[in-house]
Amino acid sequence: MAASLWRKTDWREIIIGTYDFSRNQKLQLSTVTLTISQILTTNEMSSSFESATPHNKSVAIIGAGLVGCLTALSLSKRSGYSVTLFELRPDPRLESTSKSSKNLRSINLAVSDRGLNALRRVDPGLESRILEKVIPMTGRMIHKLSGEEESQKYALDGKKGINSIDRGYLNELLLEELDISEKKVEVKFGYKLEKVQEDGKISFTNTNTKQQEQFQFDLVIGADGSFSKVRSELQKFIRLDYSQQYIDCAYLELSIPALDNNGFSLDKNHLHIWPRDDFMLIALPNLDGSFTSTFFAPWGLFESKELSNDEGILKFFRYNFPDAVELIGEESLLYAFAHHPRGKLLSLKCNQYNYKDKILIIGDAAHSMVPFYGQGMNCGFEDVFVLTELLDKHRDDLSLAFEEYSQTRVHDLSAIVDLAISNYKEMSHKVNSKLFLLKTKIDFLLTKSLGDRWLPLYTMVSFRADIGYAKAVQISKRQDIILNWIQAGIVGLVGGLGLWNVLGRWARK
Ligand SMILES: NC(=O)C1=CN([C@@H]2O[C@H](COP(=O)(O)OP(=O)(O)OC[C@H]3O[C@@H](n4cnc5c(N)ncnc54)[C@H](OP(=O)(O)O)[C@@H]3O)[C@@H](O)[C@H]2O)C=CC1
Ligand SMILES: Nc1ccccc1C(=O)C[C@H](N)C(=O)O
Repeated sequence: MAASLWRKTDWREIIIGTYDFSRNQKLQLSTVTLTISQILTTNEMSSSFESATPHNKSVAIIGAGLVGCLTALSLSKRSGYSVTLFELRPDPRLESTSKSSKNLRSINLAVSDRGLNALRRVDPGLESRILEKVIPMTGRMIHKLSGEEESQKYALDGKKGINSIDRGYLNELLLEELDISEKKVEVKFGYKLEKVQEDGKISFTNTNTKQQEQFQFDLVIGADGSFSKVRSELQKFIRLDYSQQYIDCAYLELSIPALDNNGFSLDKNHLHIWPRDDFMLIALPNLDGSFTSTFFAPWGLFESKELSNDEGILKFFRYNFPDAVELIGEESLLYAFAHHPRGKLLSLKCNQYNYKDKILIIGDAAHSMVPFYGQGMNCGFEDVFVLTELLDKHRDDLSLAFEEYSQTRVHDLSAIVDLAISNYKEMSHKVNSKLFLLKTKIDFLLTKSLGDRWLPLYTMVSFRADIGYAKAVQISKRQDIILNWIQAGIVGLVGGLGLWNVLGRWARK
């Protein structure tokens, strides 16, 4: 145990206590409230205390997307790190940043427990500020071809939900947080990473001046998305295996406008799905009353003759999604087909994420997943959570923390990347099936009677941040064996009773 002194977030208070290294815990003995003159002296003390800590690191984070911003917030709140965030694009909050350099391929995000848990870990206030800007969705609303609607709840209580938010909007909120955070993070927009060297020297093209610029950092964190430059540089230093797969599905962003006075034209507390087996349409609510809608279909359908002209597109949509076409509007549907890009969907796994204590990849740079489980961002935020826990555990020994991160995180990341692919079949096809609904009902019934000893896979993934993705898959595989037996039993019983009935009627004839 070592005697130490540390400062609380409230800058007038100083806490005197000890640090129990074996339990990695601060033990508080007393709190002293300071006068102004004392503050001046302790400020000096505090800075010399910080600089005396062994970890005084300069960190470059590449990519100011969702994960890069949260990593920057998290590290800047630890003592001993000075953080600079580099981003290729211009500042999305500026008027001059045109819509075209923002994103026309944005599928709404669904923030769930893992994401919220990570936000809370960085700052409980941050979690509540973001929760004010989301719309909870408590289930899927299935829109059948007949026009019928069916609500399928995500949780047993019918209340627990995932939270819809626009990606660009959330990104801007996080950038704002960086601006107002106590220990300011320098954010450099318009910097395209070109090269990372083993010793932390990094080179950029400044996209405004077109000049090359070089910087030196102790640590480089790549949060630069699916096509990460940091990842390709990392491959020069370690034997990083990675595999990637483009799935045969493209997407197109559409929109359902708000009614007058920001009213919603569909139930706002559902994730709406028009499942049509090989293709589907979805819609997620926004605060202003609109819905961001996305059409997913195989590339072959997008490129088919059927969808090659306005007449074909209208015919296809009027047949498959008659109610949705009315809400989207035919004109804006045709505009989207003519002007919005088709998004590719990439699934990517790596087998390790760091080079010593020098380079780390995180978020989509380390694991890109297709969007169907709504876990891409949640998982990226969870990366930040896991990293923070390991930095605490190893008292900011970066080598130890990164090594453990690489060794342990890989299992969970591989599990969620696979789960995300399998959820496409569930959303586009299975939700229509009576057998699937029966299985979901049995799943919920078992939870009701067994409590925490039986948890549906969706619950574990979306609502239980304390259960790792790999563990959730492992548990659900075992539960599935039992579920399949019960389901087969029920189907057999219903079939048997039906047959009994038929035979009875035949005998009475
Ligand atoms: N809803 C959607 O459509 C999308 C959602 N997401 C969500 O966001 C989550 C988190 O993503 P995250 O890991 O933050 O990745 P992101 O792709 O969101 O962010 C990475 C950022 O790094 C920038 N970048 C790329 N290359 C360079 C470079 N050489 N130099 C400097 N900057 C660079 C990217 O710019 P640029 O974008 O120009 O490459 C982007 O702004 C995902 O898991 C997913 O859930 C991510 C992408 C799309
Ligand atoms: N945000 C998304 C974006 C695109 C596709 C799906 C989602 C989901 O969130 C799906 C949700 N988890 C579901 O299983 O119903």
